[in-house]
Amino acid sequence: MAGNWKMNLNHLEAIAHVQKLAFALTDKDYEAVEVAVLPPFTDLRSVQTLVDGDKLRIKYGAQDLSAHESGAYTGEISASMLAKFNCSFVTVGHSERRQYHGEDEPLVNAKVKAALKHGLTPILCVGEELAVREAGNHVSHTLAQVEGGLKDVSAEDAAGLVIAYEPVWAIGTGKVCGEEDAQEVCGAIRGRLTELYDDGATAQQVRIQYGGSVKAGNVAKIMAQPDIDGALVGGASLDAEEFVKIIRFRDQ
Ligand SMILES: O=C[C@H](O)COP(=O)(O)O
Repeated sequence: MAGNWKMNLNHLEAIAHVQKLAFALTDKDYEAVEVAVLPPFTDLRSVQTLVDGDKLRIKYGAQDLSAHESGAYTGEISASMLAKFNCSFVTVGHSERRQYHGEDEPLVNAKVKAALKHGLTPILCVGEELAVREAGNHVSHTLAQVEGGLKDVSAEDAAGLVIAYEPVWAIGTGKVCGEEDAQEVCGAIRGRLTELYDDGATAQQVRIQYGGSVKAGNVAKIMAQPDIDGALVGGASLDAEEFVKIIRFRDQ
């Protein structure tokens, strides 16, 4: 269960928020579910200090990274910088990056490879806009994004990946994708991974998340789907109590 804070919570608010999560979560929670937060870059040092100092079992990561190693790329943050902060994860190709920052498949692919090179687990985000779904092309559109993002990524590297299926029309809109519709696409992603790596084991190891208006009230049905292994949670992850309920989806 990963909480993508997007551009919310400054570094002081981040500390308070992670403390609330840490206070609520128990060993039983961590044993059942891997929990991660994805704060803005400016919060990472604070989160790292808190996690290290209190030996918390919460993992953390970034929301984006540069495809470049280092150098004259003003405003960019490299994979090695994130690795130095002990980040575990980094989202790549989030629809908001694709939409507002013109990220295309080659760039997303380069970012996936940069993350892998530095030991970060990419959370590769894919998913269709409303018009694509209405035209009935949501599966092929999403699978093309998966293939583009994973171009020339080895089976060994792919096995450790997380892929987040996030239909764009369900993000931040309150319109959750029906669980069967989400399963249709997540199942197709698993199927395409099997074809790409010609090896059922890789496809089974990849963790597939659903994202888009996930809340405590709908997470259990989503998690009951066979090809959905977790959730990438935006707005609801900003409310610590709600995020804890999502993490405890089995109780909902
Ligand atoms: O990365 C998270 C997704 O964009 C979902 O956001 P949301 O839960 O606010 O709809």
